[in-house]
Amino acid sequence: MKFTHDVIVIGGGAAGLTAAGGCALFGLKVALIEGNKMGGECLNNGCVPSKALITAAKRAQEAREEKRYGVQLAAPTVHWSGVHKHIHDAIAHIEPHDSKETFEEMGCEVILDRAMITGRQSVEVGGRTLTAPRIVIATGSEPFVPPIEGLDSTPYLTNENLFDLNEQPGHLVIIGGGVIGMEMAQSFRRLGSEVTVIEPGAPMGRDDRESVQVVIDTMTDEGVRFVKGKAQRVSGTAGNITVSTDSDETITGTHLLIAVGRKARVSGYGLEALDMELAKNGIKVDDRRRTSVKGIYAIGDCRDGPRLTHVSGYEGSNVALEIVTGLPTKVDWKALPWCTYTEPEVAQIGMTESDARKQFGDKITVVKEAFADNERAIAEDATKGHLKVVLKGKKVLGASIVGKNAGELLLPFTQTITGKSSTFALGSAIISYPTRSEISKAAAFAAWEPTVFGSLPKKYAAFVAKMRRTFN
Ligand SMILES: Cc1cc2nc3c(=O)[nH]c(=O)nc-3n(C[C@H](O)[C@H](O)[C@H](O)COP(=O)(O)OP(=O)(O)OC[C@H]3O[C@@H](n4cnc5c(N)ncnc54)[C@H](O)[C@@H]3O)c2cc1C
Ligand SMILES: NC(=O)c1ccc[n+]([C@@H]2O[C@H](COP(=O)([O-])OP(=O)(O)OC[C@H]3O[C@@H](n4cnc5c(N)ncnc54)[C@H](O)[C@@H]3O)[C@@H](O)[C@H]2O)c1
Repeated sequence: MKFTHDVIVIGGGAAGLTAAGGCALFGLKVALIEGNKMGGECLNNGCVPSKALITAAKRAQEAREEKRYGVQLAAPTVHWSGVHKHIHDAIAHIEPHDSKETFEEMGCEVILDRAMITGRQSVEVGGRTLTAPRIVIATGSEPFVPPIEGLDSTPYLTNENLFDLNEQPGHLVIIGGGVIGMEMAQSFRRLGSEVTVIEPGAPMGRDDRESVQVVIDTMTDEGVRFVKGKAQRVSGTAGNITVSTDSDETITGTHLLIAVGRKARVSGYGLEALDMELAKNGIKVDDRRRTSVKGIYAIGDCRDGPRLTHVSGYEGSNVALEIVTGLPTKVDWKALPWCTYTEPEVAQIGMTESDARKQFGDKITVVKEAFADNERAIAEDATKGHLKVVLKGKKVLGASIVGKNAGELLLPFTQTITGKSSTFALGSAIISYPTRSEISKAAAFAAWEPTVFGSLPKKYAAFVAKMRRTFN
């Protein structure tokens, strides 16, 4: 069969861009198809706008704090139009990284239209039929909107329209205390909105409980209200919305944000006719990201599994490498990092303490170091939080960090979990003083302390000392 391309990639988000760019840079003939905006969720409705909003909120919070270090700032005045502009300036600034032109320069044929998969090796787009021996599906996900009574007749926001708001909510009610709920709750509160978060379980349920508690306490102190319960019924009109929970609470606010998770995009573009197997929330794939249909891969948010930009990028480059070389590449999640950009941040890599206990019981140990003992943190008066390292013997299974810039401190643990470094190497590394990253050295050293200062080294030191006294 004569193919029009070597690879067809559907979706121009983090996953599709990485896969398409990777294949094109190796000289393959690549068609990259995007039906909406290049850059996908992360650039347009996700990471970039949310982190830009968080930055504006941090500035307001800092100014709101009373005199610190003998320096008094003027109380903040928030202009929503300026916050909105900062969010959209950040998107515009990053847009060229993901643009049609950039990917054409890399060698992709970029087609801005909706794709329809019409066969194992064929895709219809813009009136053309493209064919290739490999197809990569990277169609992403969309906000899951739960079947809450009254929601279809009540105005609500999701991450798809939140960043386009022309006015600042007076009282933002958020259904869902997951990652989006928590990041947005703190930000809007800091910008001056009243905020209520409705969550039936533990906020940020995938993270270490002890670490998340530090954030919940901070947000509660800042005035975010947490309501335990499941949203059951909503009603109202723009500016006056009421939510009732199964815990008999009724909350009335001006705006409603739905943040209860994601739904993989798996319908309306031909998967049904291909009889492609689906999992609970997304396309079913194996470790190599192969779907049940020969020659077709699925990567990023559209398949069942973790949904993060760096995960999409990782899968995109793995699949590109597999297509380019013809050799298998498998995903490996044992050193998967993630971070929630609240203040303080909560960063996790590998196993949490509770995951590790479930798997290894009392064979694990946990070393905990507090930022209260870190001299940079003390000098900066930013001592909130801690680092927990979960170990089996001297091997790191995971690390949880809560504190200022926690996400920046994960890298050494990537190296130790993957075996490229060790707790011994980390514990004996030279680290600039004073830095917050000294905390990872302190934890690694603490793991070795009982061995280093144990009875055998002491006996050896005594022997050396005795020899010196005898023969000097
Ligand atoms: C508010 C929010 C904040 C987030 N913050 C972070 C963060 O800080 N860090 C982090 O790691 N992750 C974050 N995420 C998650 C991250 O945004 C996603 O995991 C990531 O963007 C997924 O990338 P993707 O390429 O798999 O999918 P997407 O980015 O969704 O891309 C899929 C693309 O496919 C296109 N498409 C779909 N169907 C078709 C079709 N038939 N034809 C043509 N094109 C099609 C879509 O238009 C879309 O552009 C956040 C998410 C949200 C919602
Ligand atoms: N910093 C980051 O990396 C970052 C930031 C934002 C989003 N994301 C990604 O975006 C995705 C979606 O985030 P999310 O916050 O929407 O989902 P989530 O899965 O993190 O949290 C959803 C929460 O909603 C709650 N919930 C479900 N039904 C409810 C109901 N009826 N009433 C009240 N609460 C209810 C759940 O208990 C859960 O805690 C995640 O996959 C995440 O990986 C990542």
